[in-house]
Amino acid sequence: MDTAANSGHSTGSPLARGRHWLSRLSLRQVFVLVVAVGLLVPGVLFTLLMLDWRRDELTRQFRTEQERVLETLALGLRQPLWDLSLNAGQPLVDTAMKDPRIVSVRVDGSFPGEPFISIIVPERRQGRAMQLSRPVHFGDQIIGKVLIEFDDGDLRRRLAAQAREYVLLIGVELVVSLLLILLLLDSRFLGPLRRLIEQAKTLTDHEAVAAAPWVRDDEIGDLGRQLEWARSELHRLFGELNDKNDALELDIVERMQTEEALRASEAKYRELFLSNLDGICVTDMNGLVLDANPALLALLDVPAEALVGKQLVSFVAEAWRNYDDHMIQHRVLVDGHCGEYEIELYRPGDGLLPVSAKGVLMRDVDARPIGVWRILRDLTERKAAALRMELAAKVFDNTAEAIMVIAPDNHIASVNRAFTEMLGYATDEIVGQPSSVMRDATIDPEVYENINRQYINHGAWQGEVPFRRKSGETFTAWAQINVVRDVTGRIGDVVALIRDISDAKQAQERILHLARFDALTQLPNRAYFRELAEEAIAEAHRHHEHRALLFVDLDHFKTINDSLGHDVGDQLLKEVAGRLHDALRAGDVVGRLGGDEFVVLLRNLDEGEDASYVANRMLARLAQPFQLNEHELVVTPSLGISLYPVDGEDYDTLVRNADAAMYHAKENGRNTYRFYTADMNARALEILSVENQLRRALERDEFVLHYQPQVDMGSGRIVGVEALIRWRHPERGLVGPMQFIPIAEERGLIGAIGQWVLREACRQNQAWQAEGLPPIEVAVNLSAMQFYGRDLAQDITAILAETGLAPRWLALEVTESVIVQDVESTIATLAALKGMGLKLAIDDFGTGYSSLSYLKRFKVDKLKVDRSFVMDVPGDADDSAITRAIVNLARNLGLQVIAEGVETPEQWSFLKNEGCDEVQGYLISPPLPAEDLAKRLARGAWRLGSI
Ligand SMILES: Nc1nc2c(ncn2[C@@H]2O[C@H](COP(=O)(O)O[C@H]3[C@@H](O)[C@H](n4cnc5c(=O)[nH]c(N)nc54)O[C@@H]3COP(=O)(O)O)[C@@H](O)[C@H]2O)c(=O)[nH]1
Repeated sequence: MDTAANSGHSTGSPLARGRHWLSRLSLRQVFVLVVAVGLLVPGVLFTLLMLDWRRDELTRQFRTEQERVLETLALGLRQPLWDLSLNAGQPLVDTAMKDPRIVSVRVDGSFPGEPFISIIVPERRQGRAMQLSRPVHFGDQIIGKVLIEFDDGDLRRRLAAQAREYVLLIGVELVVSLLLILLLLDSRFLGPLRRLIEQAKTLTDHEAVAAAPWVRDDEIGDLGRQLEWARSELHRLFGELNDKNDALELDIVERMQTEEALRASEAKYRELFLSNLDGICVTDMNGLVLDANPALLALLDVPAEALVGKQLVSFVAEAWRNYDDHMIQHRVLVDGHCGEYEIELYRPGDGLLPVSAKGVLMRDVDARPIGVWRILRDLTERKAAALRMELAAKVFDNTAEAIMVIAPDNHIASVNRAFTEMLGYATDEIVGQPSSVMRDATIDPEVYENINRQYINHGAWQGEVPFRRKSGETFTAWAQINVVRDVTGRIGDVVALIRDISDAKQAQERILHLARFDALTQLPNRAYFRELAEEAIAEAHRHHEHRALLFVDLDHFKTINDSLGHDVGDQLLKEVAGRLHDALRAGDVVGRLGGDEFVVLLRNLDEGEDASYVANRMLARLAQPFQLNEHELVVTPSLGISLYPVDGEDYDTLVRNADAAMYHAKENGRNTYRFYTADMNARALEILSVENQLRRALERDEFVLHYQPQVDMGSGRIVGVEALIRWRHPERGLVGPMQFIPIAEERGLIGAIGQWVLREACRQNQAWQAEGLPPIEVAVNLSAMQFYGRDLAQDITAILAETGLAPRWLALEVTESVIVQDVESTIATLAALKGMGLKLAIDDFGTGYSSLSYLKRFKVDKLKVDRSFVMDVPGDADDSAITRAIVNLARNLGLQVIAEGVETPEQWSFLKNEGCDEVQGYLISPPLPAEDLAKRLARGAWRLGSI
């Protein structure tokens, strides 16, 4: 708009533009402009008039001076011109030329031709030139003429200087006048005007203070006073207005707050109505439903239109309608409300719904009844909960587990029947008692306090608790304790489920015992012994002590087990376990690894060698015969000893090394002990390797029998041979029986090998006979395992039948140590074998177990004097005496006697003299392969003459 207006003005007439320009000037600018114009116009006019006057005056003065110069020359030149004296005229003219306004002077005579004098200075022409001339009279005669050319440049300059002076004068006057006028204007008019403006501005300013009073009596002073009056009036009015405004604002705010509170309250109640979990409806005084909340619609499972506008009574079950009506009519309408009462609502399509009902009378502002609030709460869940509570109470009372509720003050709040039965208290005896009443007084109270801390800190705890019954009897219970907290997390009751686990504990202990102890011997089993041993090793490690681990294996136990049955074997193991245990000091432990293997851990050894005392004690204890039912058994052990820490620092190493040492003991004749040495493991590995190879040797037919002749000392005839096994090892060549028979015995392989030997010996003997060689006995060595193992008689019968050898050509050699293992059983076996017609010999006779008392009962044919006695006869008196005694014994018992290991003629002679029947030894022949032996046989009688 302004822009348009401005542009309109700028494009209007100059007058309009001027007016507009003027309208935009301030009052001061207008005053300045008016005063300036008012002073300038007369000043300019005055200056122009003055200049005009001065020009006329100066021009006039210039003409006068021209006339005078011209006159002066015309007069001065009369004579010279008359005289034509240039010298006289020239100075006059030169003098005139000194006036700078004269450009030229020309003096003409009355004679023709050249001027009498002519002087011209052209450069003096700067303005307008004026030429004046005058005739020169000499008397009345004109004798010449003077012509002067004047320049008005000087006149003009003087006029211009005069004009500048006027302009300057007027300018100064104008400025001074303006300043004076402005000063006056400002002090008398503009200043007060500004004050009036400032005063006017304060009219609407409520905070403004009263202006200084106007002292002048002119119009401005009046205006100022009027303005001050108006200001104070306005101020007063504004004050009143503000007060009213404030009051109004307060009123509006209060009203808005009230309205807001009303709206919030209404929304709240509406929200309460809508979100209430209870069903709520509003009915008029006739029971017509005016409004219903979603909970009620959900309760009845109907849409709003099915309920609103309908009689609420139509949803009340028939049976409850009168009652409901009674409550509304006689309670709600009379008292204004009623307490909760139960009715049943009809739920379309879904039967009846138990609800609690409540009614509140609604009134209008004049307290006139206008309707009834109905509040209906679903009781389905509450009834179910009540049912559950009832059930829980029954469970609580009838459950087999004892339950105790402890109140926060640590007193027993309630117990169930099982509890009273378990603890022996009647309910009223125990309820109210402190929970500590059931503590076992022998238990450190800290145990119970710790349990209390556990369940309080963690909310629950379960575990074993020692309790005391009313009778004083203590028992172990399994308690599951749970802390019940209220919603704030505060500890409420503590519920404890208590189960008497005394029986289970005993069972557990039994199970633990079974898990730890060998059922047969009641010694720690392999696993538990390891535990104990590892503890003992750790303890030794801590205290820098020694320990010894003994590996005990019974010699030939398998034989006993197989021959006499497992019952006897079991009894023997029990007895052995007892004896081993008795041989130990307190703190030492013996365990059973399995079978006939026992391990012993010795503590508190001053030095490793101390273990040998225990080993010897064990050997001595076990050396005593065992009387098991009708059997008297002799069992020897082989013991291996490893020492902590020198032979191993952990249990497995110690056991492995003791085992290796035990094998070494077996290899060294059994019934002894060996300390572990580093090379034993290599030996153990070798044994393992031999065992594996032995298993394959039978399949690969790697065994062979050599036969050593047995010569009758009287005739020199070979009357028999001893079959001695060799192993044609694919790598080691021919391996002697001592290299593998003990291992075969130990590892249970001797049965199969022995069978093979028996069969092969019988077959070969039968073959020799079939070749027509003189018939001889073949003697076969029997191991204990063969002797006590399977039915030996039956096996031999089968072999004899198979090979066709007559029983009388087969002799069996059994060592003393074998037959004394179980005397009764041996007697029976020997009798059976004897009955078959076989020959029987006791090998190695005299080496230790000579049970002379039983010898008569043994049905043997021959005693074989051990090589250890023979080798030193006749030189050694003792051996000679023993040999002699054995020969005599045999003779007295009616038995034959054969001496083995005869290597020298002296031995031969001694034995011959003593009456020995037969001999066997390198003197006659080493064991020979079957074909070599056949050749010997073929050669007939032994040539004794050379001996
Ligand atoms: N259960 C089985 N045991 C067997 C069987 N074959 C052999 N053996 C037993 O092995 C032991 C060693 O036998 P071997 O190395 O064959 O030694 C026998 C003879 O070679 C040796 N002998 C014989 N005469 C002499 C002699 O003059 N000097 C001397 N230094 N040694 C000699 O004696 C061994 C025979 O002894 P024995 O049996 O006591 O008569 C040996 O104990 C065999 O019993 C087998 O098949 N089953």
